[in-house]
Amino acid sequence: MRTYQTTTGLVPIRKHSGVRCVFSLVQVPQWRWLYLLNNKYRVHEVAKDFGKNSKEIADILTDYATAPKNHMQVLEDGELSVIFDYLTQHNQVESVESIYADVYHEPKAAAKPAQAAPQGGQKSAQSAPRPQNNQKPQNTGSQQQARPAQQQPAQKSGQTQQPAARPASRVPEKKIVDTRKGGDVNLDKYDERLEDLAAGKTKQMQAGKQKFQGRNQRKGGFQGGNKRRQEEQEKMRRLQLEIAKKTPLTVKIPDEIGVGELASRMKKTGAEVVKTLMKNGVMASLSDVIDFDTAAIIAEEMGCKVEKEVIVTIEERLIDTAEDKEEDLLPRAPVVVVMGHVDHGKTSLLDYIRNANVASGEAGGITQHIGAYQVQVNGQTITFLDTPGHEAFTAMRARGAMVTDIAILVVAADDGIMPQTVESINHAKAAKIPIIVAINKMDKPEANPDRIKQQLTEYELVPEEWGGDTIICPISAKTGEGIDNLLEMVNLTAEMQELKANPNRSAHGAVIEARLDKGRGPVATLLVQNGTLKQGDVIIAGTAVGRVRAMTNARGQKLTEAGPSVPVEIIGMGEVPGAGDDFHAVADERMARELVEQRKHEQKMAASGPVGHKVSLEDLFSQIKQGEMKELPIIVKADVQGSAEAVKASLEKISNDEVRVRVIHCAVGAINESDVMLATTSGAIIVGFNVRPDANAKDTAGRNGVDMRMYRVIYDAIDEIEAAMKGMLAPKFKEVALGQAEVREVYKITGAGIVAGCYVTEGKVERKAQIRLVRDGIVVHEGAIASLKRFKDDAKEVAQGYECGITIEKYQDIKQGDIIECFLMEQIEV
Ligand SMILES: Nc1nc2c(ncn2[C@@H]2O[C@H](COP(=O)(O)OP(=O)(O)OP(=O)(O)O)[C@@H](O)[C@H]2O)c(=O)[nH]1
Repeated sequence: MRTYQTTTGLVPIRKHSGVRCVFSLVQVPQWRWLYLLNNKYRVHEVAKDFGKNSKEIADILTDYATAPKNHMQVLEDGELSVIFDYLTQHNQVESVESIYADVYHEPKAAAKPAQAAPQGGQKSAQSAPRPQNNQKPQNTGSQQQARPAQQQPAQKSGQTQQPAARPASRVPEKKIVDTRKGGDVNLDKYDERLEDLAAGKTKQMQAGKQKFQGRNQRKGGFQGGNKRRQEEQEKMRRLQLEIAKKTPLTVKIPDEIGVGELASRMKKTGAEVVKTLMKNGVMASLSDVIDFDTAAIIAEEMGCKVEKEVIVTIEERLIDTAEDKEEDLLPRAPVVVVMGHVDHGKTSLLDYIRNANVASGEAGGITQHIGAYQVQVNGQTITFLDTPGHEAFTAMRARGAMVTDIAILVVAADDGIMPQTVESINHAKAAKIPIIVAINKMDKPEANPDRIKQQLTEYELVPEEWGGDTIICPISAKTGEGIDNLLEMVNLTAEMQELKANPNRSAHGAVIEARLDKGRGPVATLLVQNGTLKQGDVIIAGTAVGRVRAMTNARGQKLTEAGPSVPVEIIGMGEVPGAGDDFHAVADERMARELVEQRKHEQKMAASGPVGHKVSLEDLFSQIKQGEMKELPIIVKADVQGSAEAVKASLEKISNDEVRVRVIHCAVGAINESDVMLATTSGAIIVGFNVRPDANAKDTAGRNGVDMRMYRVIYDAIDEIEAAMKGMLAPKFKEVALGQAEVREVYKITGAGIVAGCYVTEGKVERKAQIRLVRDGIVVHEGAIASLKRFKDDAKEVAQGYECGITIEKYQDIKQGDIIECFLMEQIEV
């Protein structure tokens, strides 16, 4: 970089059209400076600025460049440089310092008039410095002589040193700007430009500074603050500890809690809790589970405040079980089931009602079986379950679904009360639903309704005309006679029941039927019991979840909504739900899937775990004591009607003040699955007198934990149940089944008597075991084996899949097809 020494010393170098021009800004007025910037510096202006006349400048140019045409000619950069160089060379100064002193003194003196006459003082401002400027090139020596006297005070005060350093720093730039002597240019604008140039860097610097300061401050602040904060925290901690010591700890206790868990919740050691438990007479170890009441006593004794922990399950969060307000309830159609003995006309009745009540023009009257349908009778709707029989009804009940409001008991007028009629009566009674009796086949000449009415009284169904409250309707499912009256009676009974539901809530109901359709996937018939099911609803049914993609009724009509008591067939479930499963429309599909997973897990656990029992003679007494049992339901099955009645009467007599024995079903024959189902839904015990359960009944009873007791002597049955009710039951022996064999041939051998040629169908037969001879589900003999042979050799035991010869001690009446059950009586440790 080149520097020029001017009359005013070294001045900043400005790049000007590629030529580095150096001149004194002090001597060149501001507006000239701008001229320069704008490239319009004329000869006469230069002359004026340097105190020369135009001729002198023109001469310089003529000598060193090209002769100017006139004084108005605009000078080029090169020409200006020549002029400046020339003038600089011919106006040399001896001491730069003296010039600095002059320069930095002058503005102060000059600034005052400039400030005093900010606007109109342009001329005076310009004229003020001019004499000085004019003097400089002309008489440098005299100026130099005169100056020291002026500059001395400034030098003494040391100010002279300052300007010398200034050119190297950025500060003079600002200073230069400040020394302008006014002018008619827009100075503010110019200031702005200069400041913009500097602003970026200045800002950076300032920001850096601030950051640095900030950091320092923070650092300092942190150090001081940290210590203080730590102290405060420590104080707070101590304070909290003291408060915690004084205020009792609140422990949340659920219905049941492990001793160890309780200890940790109370922030005590396990030993302390066990000790307190012992003091209160409870011997429990850390791994034992105690109930809420015990835990609460212990917790309070150990100085804790107890709160009951309410665990909200997914089910509770997902499923709205809120009770409906009375004002939200609207009447709903009754749901009717048709029951009765085989061939008494249940299906014929259902078909007749369905076909007779199809409104004209409705899809050609073609109905499809979806498990339930609705009919209109005198403007009232009735919903019929399309699967007749008490089996399906009880199976649904066993799964927890109680969907029916009324039972129609069909009894054929030409046949009378039959075993399944009795079962139906008892199943309906157990479900506590009103029974309407339909005496069918009245068109038949041999129809005898009075005989049936008579028989019904034996089952506590006394006809209205005889002073009872049972509605009896003679009908013919063939001719349709009396069916209108029957339906009217259904409506009447429904009216009495005041059946109501709230259609304005999410749907809840039961799965009536479900199957897998090849084309449509899982198809389910749902009966809405409360709320309204809408197309698109997310539903959860048992372990199945899905969205209702489409809904149709029994007439194949598409529906978008189904209110209370409306049966609909839906598609859209992820898997096939079980008949009898509850279904709920829910808002959160993700949570519904979570619940399904949980239910599946629970099912698995239940399947692998021990079978939970409903009611058994063993725990009968404890249940009575806990007040859980006010009534002991019993199902009696016997070999003959006489025995059944006798057992029933004897058992009902043993009721005491605390518990009443009620025989809910009493019939003849082997114990079947239907009996076990009824026992399951009613929490009943099955008493078999000289009868045995069939294979299905055994399985179902095992699965559902139904207690079945078999007796051969009535008094044994009475004694045992009486003892159980008094808590005196102490069974010393328990029957352990070994296996059973089927009698395939019977041989009469001289000397040995009757030999049963058997095939072992289950388990094994042991020589020392006891046996029970069962014929058509009835026990015909109980005793011991006299001999057991494999071919001609005696055998200790014969396993399943082998043949053997069995003789029974002191018993000869063995018949082909009999079953020999083999068992041992094991003593129970009391
Ligand atoms: N004469 C006459 N016959 C009838 C009447 N009702 C039903 N039947 C006949 O009785 C037989 C049995 O009728 P269903 O309707 O199948 O009886 P169900 O009770 O449904 O029989 P299951 O389905 O086997 O339990 C059929 O042959 C019917 O035609 C009736 O009112 N009069």
